[in-house]
Amino acid sequence: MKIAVLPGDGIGPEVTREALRVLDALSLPGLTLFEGDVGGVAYRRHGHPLPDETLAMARQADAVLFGAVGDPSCDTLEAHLRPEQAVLGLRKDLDLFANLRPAKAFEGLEDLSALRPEIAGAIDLVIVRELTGDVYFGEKARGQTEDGRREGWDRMAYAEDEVRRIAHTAFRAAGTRRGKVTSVDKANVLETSRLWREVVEEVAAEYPDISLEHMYVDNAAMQLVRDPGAFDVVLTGNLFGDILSDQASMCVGSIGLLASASLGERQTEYGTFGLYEPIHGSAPDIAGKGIANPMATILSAAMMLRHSFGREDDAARIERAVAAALADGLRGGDLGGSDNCEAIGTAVCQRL
Ligand SMILES: NC(=O)c1ccc[n+]([C@@H]2O[C@H](COP(=O)([O-])OP(=O)(O)OC[C@H]3O[C@@H](n4cnc5c(N)ncnc54)[C@H](O)[C@@H]3O)[C@@H](O)[C@H]2O)c1
Ligand SMILES: CC(C)[C@H](C(=O)O)[C@@H](O)C(=O)O
Ligand SMILES: [Mg+2]
Repeated sequence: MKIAVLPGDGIGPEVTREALRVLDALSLPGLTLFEGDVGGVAYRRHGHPLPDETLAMARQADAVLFGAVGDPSCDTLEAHLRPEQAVLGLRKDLDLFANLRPAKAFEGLEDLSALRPEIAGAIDLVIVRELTGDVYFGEKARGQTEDGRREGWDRMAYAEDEVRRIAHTAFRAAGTRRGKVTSVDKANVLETSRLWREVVEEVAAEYPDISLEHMYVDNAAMQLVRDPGAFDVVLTGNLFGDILSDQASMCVGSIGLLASASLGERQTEYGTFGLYEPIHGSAPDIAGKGIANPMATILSAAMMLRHSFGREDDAARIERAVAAALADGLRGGDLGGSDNCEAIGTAVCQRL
């Protein structure tokens, strides 16, 4: 079982280190780790945010554990050299079109949600976000209007097969959960969304036991804070899924808690190849202080064991240990506490 570990920038290396300590504490047989550079750190060392050797390492691995990329000192670089290109490039190159972002209430944490406790306590949803299309990967450019004003554009598009495969992911996920898919789009304005809706309807016909509702993204943003417990599987495109998942994290309690799995169709001898990362970024404002919450990355490692290595029991062990640490009052700065990154990692290891 080969894992490519790509810690990246800012708090990426800090949170990844704790996830690796947790994996180490499980003493899994046959685990081999390779470490590679991505992001701003890779740009400085190799002149590119996603060096060829890192990409080759990811391709040869059975799973990728990713920290975060992003560095304010790189914000003025040409677009293709920005650290963020590393994660976008990996997702595209490895065809990881299905991004699962579960958001579930933790017992004892309801008071720390941005929502009222009785509303927050009911959260149990998963955002199924399309990850390799949409406005993220459409043609983009800068230019000038005829009368000399600067202009920038990004083409938003989905082809039917891209919508179909992510819709299947969502309906299959709903089949293992509460049987409800909410497809989120902006079909009242966008042609891309009108095609999205059409194709989702076609796929839905193959899943008669799953209920489907469509919701405009602005309404979904509102419903997500009004009554998040009403959502089961949220199926949406790349851009809307990015935004709604950060929002969902604060409904649970903090962005430092939400994990993600990015999956494609490739099977290895152990499971589905995937990339696992917290939904948060490199958090430059707290980087280097050792105070980041590593739970999102630890929970991403649990998702890796589940999806890429078929080790459901070990995945559940990690998830229970994180929940137990929170129930016992462990709190990073993101949750108003003062437990540091390493202390949280240790607390999780002790509860495995
Ligand atoms: N997948 C990724 O690698 C990824 C994801 C999001 C943002 N980014 C990049 O990260 C950089 C910073 O972006 P941003 O500030 O908009 O988002 P961010 O998620 O990095 O941080 C947002 C806020 O949340 C806090 N935060 C985030 N994770 C935390 C954690 N684990 N523990 C405690 N607090 C945490 C940060 O301190 C900050 O105040 C940018 O360069 C952005 O492009 C990368
Ligand atoms: C860093 C950025 C490209 C990325 C995204 O927008 O997908 C991030 O925000 C995320 O949520 O993983
Ligand atoms: Mg994001």
